[in-house]
Amino acid sequence: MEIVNHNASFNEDEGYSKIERWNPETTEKLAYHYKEILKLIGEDVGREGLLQTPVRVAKAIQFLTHGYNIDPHVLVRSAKFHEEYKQMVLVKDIELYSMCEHHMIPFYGKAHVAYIPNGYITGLSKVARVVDAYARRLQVQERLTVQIRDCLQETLNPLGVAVVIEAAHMCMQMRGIQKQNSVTTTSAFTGAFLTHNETREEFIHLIGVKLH
Ligand SMILES: Nc1nc2c(ncn2[C@@H]2O[C@H](COP(=O)(O)OP(=O)(O)OP(=O)(O)O)[C@@H](O)[C@H]2O)c(=O)[nH]1
Ligand SMILES: [Zn+2]
Repeated sequence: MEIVNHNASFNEDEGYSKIERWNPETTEKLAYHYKEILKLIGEDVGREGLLQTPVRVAKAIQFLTHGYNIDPHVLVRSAKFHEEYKQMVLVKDIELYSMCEHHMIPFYGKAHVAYIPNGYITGLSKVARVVDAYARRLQVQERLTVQIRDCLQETLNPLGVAVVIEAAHMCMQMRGIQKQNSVTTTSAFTGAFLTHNETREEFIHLIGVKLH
């Protein structure tokens, strides 16, 4: 079959391209293994509907984990601007899709990210791109939360960063304990969000999440 490669060499500066990203060699190797998996679960890999499935899944998994090819620090620094604004900047309800590293099953929800600039701001879309860059990897929600916080703290050196993630884990919904309505909330703070209760309360009030 013909494999069209939209973006064979991943470029960190363009790491946030919307194009579905996969490379031909990896696709071929993954497809081989997915075909074996289909056989192991008892499927007929020769039937019409499944003929292209190993290749499709191989491409899909590369998209779902393309965050490994993005350096979020580079992303933020690519749109870092000097600005004297010193109030909270909040980007809330950033939808996220990730996969738990234990079962490789999706978890999905929302991230709320705030920071208080200290001479520098970043492009608002970069905040959402940082969330995506870390979410599109095998993750646990706790590490995802802390990585987003640390990236913004390290690149912008703001007076504080706050991250809250609310997510539903399909490994708890579809299998295992099968709790369809459970939502997990995680949070991570630095600077003024840790030292000033009022600042943290303002953030929590603005995002409308119950943390306590
Ligand atoms: N802390 C944390 N745990 C997670 C996350 N995603 C999945 N898990 C949990 O990872 C744990 C793995 O536990 P194991 O006992 O090794 O796996 P398991 O036998 O499949 O567990 P069950 O899901 O309880 O059936 C489970 O309790 C999952 O609910 C996450 O983002 N953070
Ligand atoms: Zn899981």
